[in-house]
Amino acid sequence: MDPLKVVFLGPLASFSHQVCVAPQLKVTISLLDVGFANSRIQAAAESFAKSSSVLLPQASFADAFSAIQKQEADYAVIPCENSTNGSVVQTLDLLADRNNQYNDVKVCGEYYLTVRHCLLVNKGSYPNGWTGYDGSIRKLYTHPQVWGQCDKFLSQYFKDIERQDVSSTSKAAEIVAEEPNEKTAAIASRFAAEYHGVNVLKENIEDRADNTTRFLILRNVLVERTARLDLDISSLTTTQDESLNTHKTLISFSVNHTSPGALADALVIFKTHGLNLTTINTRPSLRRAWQYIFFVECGCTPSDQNRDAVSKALNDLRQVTEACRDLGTWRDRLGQSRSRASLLSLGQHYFDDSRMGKCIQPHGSDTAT
Ligand SMILES: O=C(O)C(=O)C[C@]1(C(=O)O)C=C[C@@H](O)C=C1
Repeated sequence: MDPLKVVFLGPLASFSHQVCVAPQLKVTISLLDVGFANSRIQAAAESFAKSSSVLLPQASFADAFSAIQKQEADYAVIPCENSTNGSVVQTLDLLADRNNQYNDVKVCGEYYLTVRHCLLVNKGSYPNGWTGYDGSIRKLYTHPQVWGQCDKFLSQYFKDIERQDVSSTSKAAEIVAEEPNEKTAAIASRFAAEYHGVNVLKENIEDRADNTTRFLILRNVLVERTARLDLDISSLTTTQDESLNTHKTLISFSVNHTSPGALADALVIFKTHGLNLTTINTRPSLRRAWQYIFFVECGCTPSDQNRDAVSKALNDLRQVTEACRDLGTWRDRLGQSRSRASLLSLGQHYFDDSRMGKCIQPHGSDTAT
């Protein structure tokens, strides 16, 4: 089999890259035979970081979506929500797919990563560390999602300092590394500091110790081989009895805003089919002001009834909505029975260079370990 190709927001050492090389994120090649649906033969279980996967950093989430749609990659790892700062709106906008560019892209898995942020500066610029910091940093770089995750620290120490959004935390560290004579700093991970050769001036600057980002794993539904691969994110939470593993389904829809009760009519359908709603999000429809696309995540217990319930709900939704779309079903990794301790161990990572995975940089130079 050709190596699996996995796309994510680069450059290397972004949080998205850390998810790709998480040892807990395993792909099981299941020799699933339609006639033997209950007797799965698990041929191999490997993390994306193993040499059988090729990691392809992308400049944007849109590039990752497009690589999946064009079948240039098997999986995309995309952040969708942070426990401190809420939804990643760029991801919701891509899932909204207002111009029908990503018709075949669906969610097939999720992963929760504990996110620890550091303030990064050029090597040698503050030899006495944070205790000797003289207040001279004039500009900060990071991904727009991060400001709200470090709000308390930033309000206390960097209140009136210029903030510049960049495409990822790793990009922020790269920029600082390229500006040795500027009084600038990046907010990114310790892993990004090591990779880009900059120093950690202050670590754990996130507001909350439980700061966690949920990532979605995407695939193209027309690609047969990804249908045969099972994303096994942690044996901690998976039972052999499929009906006990809860599943989530993501559905987007829009309703006629001038019709009273249109949203209520849509939502009651989930209740009718025993589908519990776990989140609701909205984004502007961009067709008319103050009209929205709704995103609903739902699931039912026991989960072997999920598929049937979802397909009935979708049929009914088509009757009462202007448009609706099934954006995929995957195994719930947060599950109600999950203890916080196991969630933390699921998302905690310690990186060294041997864990970078086999990566192909956009300009062609490979880093393989
Ligand atoms: O910038 C990165 O390193 C990313 O992978 C993106 C991203 C995000 O968009 O939420 C991922 C996790 C953290 O919440 C911060 C940034």
